[in-house]
Amino acid sequence: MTTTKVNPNPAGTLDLERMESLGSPDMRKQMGSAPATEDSAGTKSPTEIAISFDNFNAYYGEFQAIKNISLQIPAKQVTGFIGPSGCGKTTLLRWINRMNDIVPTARATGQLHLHDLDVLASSTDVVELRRQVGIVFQKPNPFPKSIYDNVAYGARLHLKLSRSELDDLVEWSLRKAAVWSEVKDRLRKPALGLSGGQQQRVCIARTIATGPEVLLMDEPCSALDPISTSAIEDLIFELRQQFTIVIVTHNMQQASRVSDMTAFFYQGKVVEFGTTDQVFTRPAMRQTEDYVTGKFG
Ligand SMILES: Nc1ncnc2c1ncn2[C@@H]1O[C@H](COP(=O)(O)OP(=O)(O)OP(=O)(O)O)[C@@H](O)[C@H]1O
Repeated sequence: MTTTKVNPNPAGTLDLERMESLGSPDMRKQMGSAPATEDSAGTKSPTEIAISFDNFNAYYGEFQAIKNISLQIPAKQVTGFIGPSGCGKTTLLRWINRMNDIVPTARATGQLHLHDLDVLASSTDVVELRRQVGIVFQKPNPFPKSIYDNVAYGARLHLKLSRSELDDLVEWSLRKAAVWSEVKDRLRKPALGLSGGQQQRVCIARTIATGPEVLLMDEPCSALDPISTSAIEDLIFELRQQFTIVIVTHNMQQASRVSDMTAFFYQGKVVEFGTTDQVFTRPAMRQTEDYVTGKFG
């Protein structure tokens, strides 16, 4: 595939070369320090923070689902949210791109930033926020359209692309989502005719086609068989070079396989947050140890 310049974004230019080195163009400012990363020479450098919660609370009506969480999520890494059912993982995830706006009783207090963008501010452009922060759900949810039209959907809405630019973007996205070779000869066929695992990768392609910086994944493999799950896990591993990924999972093996950082939640609080290696092999808190070793949950 040739990487063609495209001029997709009314707010500016966006091209596949830049998407290749992405995040997104606008909202990049360091918010603070996070766990240092080490290069091959062993030199430590501070990690850029992409998403920052400070004294963050979330409610459904009177019920408080998230209790005073402060959490800094590093850029270009995979952060796993783990914890027993109902502890608030999905609620926190869905505040990152304000998906909870569609729940009439949902409200949040405290601070939530994507780089220097105040996510909760009423002035925040939610459509643009959701372009920057894409979400992949538990069950694959392709539109009842062709594979091509699924992936082109967001670009057609937001971007002014020529036909060949759109073709390039669709191919680029499907390649990134590791499903191109399986669908390239049936792009005009319905996405709903694909297997569940292929549908989920097409949904990931649809999400990355609009050039997000962050990918939120809410149990993206829970409806998939082991082979499809393995394909998605491999994909997450690849995508982390380019995207900040936050994944909710109930599968401890999956969390330990795909996540660089892990946050363990319990009853609306973050009990422990650290590198996945530390959380799984040397947890600081007894509750974490009990959960990751399967004693409860
Ligand atoms: N739309 C809603 N209205 C009212 N309460 C809600 C709503 N969504 C979630 N809750 C409640 O908020 C709490 C946190 O739910 P949430 O879905 O965030 O937990 P979770 O850790 O993701 O759970 P699971 O692992 O089962 O998906 C739960 O007590 C849940 O019942």
